[in-house]
Amino acid sequence: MAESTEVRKLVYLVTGGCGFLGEHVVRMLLQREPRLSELRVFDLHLGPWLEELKTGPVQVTAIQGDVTEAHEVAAAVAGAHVVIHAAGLVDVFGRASPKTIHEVNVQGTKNVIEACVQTGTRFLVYTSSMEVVGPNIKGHPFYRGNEDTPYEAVHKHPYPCSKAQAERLVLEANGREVRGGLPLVTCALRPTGIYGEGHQIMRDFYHQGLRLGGRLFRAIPASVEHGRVYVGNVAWMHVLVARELERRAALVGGQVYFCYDESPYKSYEDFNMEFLGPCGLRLVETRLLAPYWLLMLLAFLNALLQWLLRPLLLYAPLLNPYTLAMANTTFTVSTDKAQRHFGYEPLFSWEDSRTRTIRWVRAMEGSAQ
Ligand SMILES: NC(=O)c1ccc[n+]([C@@H]2O[C@H](COP(=O)([O-])OP(=O)(O)OC[C@H]3O[C@@H](n4cnc5c(N)ncnc54)[C@H](O)[C@@H]3O)[C@@H](O)[C@H]2O)c1
Ligand SMILES: CC(C)CCC[C@@H](C)[C@H]1CC[C@H]2[C@@H]3[C@H](O)C=C4C[C@@H](O)CC[C@]4(C)[C@H]3CC[C@]12C
Repeated sequence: MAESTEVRKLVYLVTGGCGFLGEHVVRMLLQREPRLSELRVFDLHLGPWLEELKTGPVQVTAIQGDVTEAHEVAAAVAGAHVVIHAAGLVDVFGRASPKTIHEVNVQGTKNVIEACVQTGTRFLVYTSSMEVVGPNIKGHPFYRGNEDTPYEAVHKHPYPCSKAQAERLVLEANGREVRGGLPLVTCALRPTGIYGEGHQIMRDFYHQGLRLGGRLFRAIPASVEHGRVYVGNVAWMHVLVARELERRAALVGGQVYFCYDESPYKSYEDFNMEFLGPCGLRLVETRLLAPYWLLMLLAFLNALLQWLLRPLLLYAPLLNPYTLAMANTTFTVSTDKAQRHFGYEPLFSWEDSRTRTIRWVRAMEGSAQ
């Protein structure tokens, strides 16, 4: 818990605070931000776990609200010193319409920026995504690149398009005058694929493996590297950069940072097996059974079925042409920008991150062990 010697005077707002990443940010702030007096957790759907946080020294205020509603956002932001904007519609499976994705991710972010300007909140951290950069639609590899690596960022899919637009809005807002006359200081963090306790897609793969008799079938060549980062370290980066936005405004304001830690470079599936393997699943090599052209065909078939069935039901499997392209394109980062700019070091080693994630998978109902 936070040291009690520091004066508690800061009010933080976390949008999307009940999501996978948001919950970790909320818990991390309570543990590691000693100057916190009030923590506002804003989300469309509030989690029951918030109740247990209300007994500590920090006032935890749960706000059920929608980022697309400007007045709700303004009311939540008023009086906050720092906003961590992690709310977003994370959808690469075609569950939501492009319009809804745009409304939540772009209009929602505009609302957050305008609320900061109108109410006088000076510090804004935006949870962006690696997808603002890539993989691009041409499938170009991004091999251990950093924030300055040239890459042709071309987006078509609604989700990366929305994240790219929202990130640009946040960065352009850096320096805008907020109520009271002081400048707004903003930055954006770009996680790669986040994993850890609460990761829904890991849960889906685990249950799929159980249904298939403890097996998962390799679909992607092991040579394709996919960047992953532990949720606790992503949360820690948010807490640290939020703290440093005031002290190092000139350096950090208007900047983007990839989120990174010591997680190894591996293919998406091999990486998942780091956790699912010790929980009783095995990855079966199927290069002969499932060549890439077949996967592509299945992915397009899924997309066609989704379109045909849309009037009747929502068909949104994990495999579609976009997710296949993502999984099949090398995208990994290698950078120390966050360390140089605001002293970030991962809080959790790879061993810790792995152990914590395995413990969480094991605790899931119906463990294969
Ligand atoms: N999961 C990843 O691998 C990953 C990687 C890079 C970036 N991100 C970004 O991190 C952020 C959090 O992602 P996550 O994985 O925790 O997703 P998540 O879906 O678990 O969390 C998002 C939260 O936002 C809330 N939300 C959605 N629409 C809202 C609205 N209209 N108003 C208020 N709240 C709303 C949801 O209820 C949810 O609690 C997102 O902005 C996402 O783009 C995620
Ligand atoms: C070919 C199939 C068998 C495997 C499909 C895997 C697929 C569902 C995975 C692969 C890569 C994953 C994305 C990646 O980790 C990064 C992000 C960025 C983030 O902003 C949102 C989540 C997302 C898109 C992951 C979603 C699941 C993906 C596509």
